[in-house]
Amino acid sequence: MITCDSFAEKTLMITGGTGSFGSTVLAHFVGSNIGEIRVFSRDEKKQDDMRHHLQETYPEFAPKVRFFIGDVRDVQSVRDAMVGVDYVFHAAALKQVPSCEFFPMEAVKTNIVGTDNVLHAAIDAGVSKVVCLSTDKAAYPINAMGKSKAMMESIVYANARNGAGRTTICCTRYGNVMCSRGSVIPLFIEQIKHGSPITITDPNMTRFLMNLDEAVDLVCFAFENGNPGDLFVQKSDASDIATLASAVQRLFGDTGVRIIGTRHGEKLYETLLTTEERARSQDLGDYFRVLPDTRDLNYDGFIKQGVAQVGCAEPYTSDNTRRLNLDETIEKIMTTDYVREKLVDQASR
Ligand SMILES: O=c1ccn([C@@H]2O[C@H](COP(=O)(O)OP(=O)(O)O[C@H]3O[C@H](CO)[C@@H](O)[C@H](O)[C@H]3O)[C@@H](O)[C@H]2O)c(=O)[nH]1
Repeated sequence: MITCDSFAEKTLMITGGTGSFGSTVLAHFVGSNIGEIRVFSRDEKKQDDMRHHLQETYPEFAPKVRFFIGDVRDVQSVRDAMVGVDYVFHAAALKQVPSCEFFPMEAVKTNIVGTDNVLHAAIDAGVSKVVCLSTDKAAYPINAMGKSKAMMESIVYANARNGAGRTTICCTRYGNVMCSRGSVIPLFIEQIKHGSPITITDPNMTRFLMNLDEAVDLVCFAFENGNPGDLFVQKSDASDIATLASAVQRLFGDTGVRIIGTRHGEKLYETLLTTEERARSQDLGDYFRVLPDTRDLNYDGFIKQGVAQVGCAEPYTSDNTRRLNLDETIEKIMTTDYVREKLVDQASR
């Protein structure tokens, strides 16, 4: 449960609120003294499911949650939902790498234009804080999803300047959220359940591994500590795919492995902080804060004074962070409700 007093009697809007992140945020706020949570999303079926789940599971909390059908692409629907909102967690995004690769304009519309819509609406409605969710794929992007998220981050920083003084806008960037919809661990478990070999792209590929609670903690940390234009990253461990696959097999059974090769737009490793960002970051223990570039468009003074050294730091990547071994990877994936529930299901079959 979130105990942060800043939420007392306030209204929080979550864009893309029916996804895994939104559901976890709701669970964190159950029993808190938040005033209202607005779940803003496109899919009425997912909203209906979430509404029923809330009514069954948390009947006392359910009346605090209101559902708004809309689309971040449609600025009027965002504006209508934003009236009276104090804080926004902007999670709505197209985030699957292959689908964005095949339909890049859809990523432009949701991730880039949609973010601009949300931020303008928030500034105009006098929202006091907005935390935007980005991904490691936005750092040195090579695929359409990452490129659209990199542009999203630029839009965040531009709007952070515009909103400064009234609306604090900051950003978080995180790695792979284990067991999020469409991701590899649920896929491996499903393949094992059907007796099929699990499909591995490249055994040496590495990914930062986070669970949903860590993702929510990062956003809450940014909420508590963010100044306009800050970027927050959580220090995370990584696994290579061979170890991740062995961990899932150790828990669910070994049906063999099939190597399928790298998919469209995939990287061997991901970057949470580029060289340039790390050079202007603060180490806050469990987190890094990357400070915004506060210069304006008049570079004269800067050029006369000389340029700060930016190329000397190492980037922070899934290749150079702490690498989990097999037992640690098993322990890590066991922190997810999804894996624990699937193990119970398997045991009862
Ligand atoms: O059949 C498969 C599918 C994936 N992988 C590998 O598993 C890792 C993770 O894959 P996946 O769970 O699909 O995640 P990514 O492609 O890294 O990116 C996902 O994770 C990001 C961070 O959570 C999200 O932003 C993106 O939605 C989502 O595509 C990658 O190295 C893949 O190459 C396999 O080995 N076999």
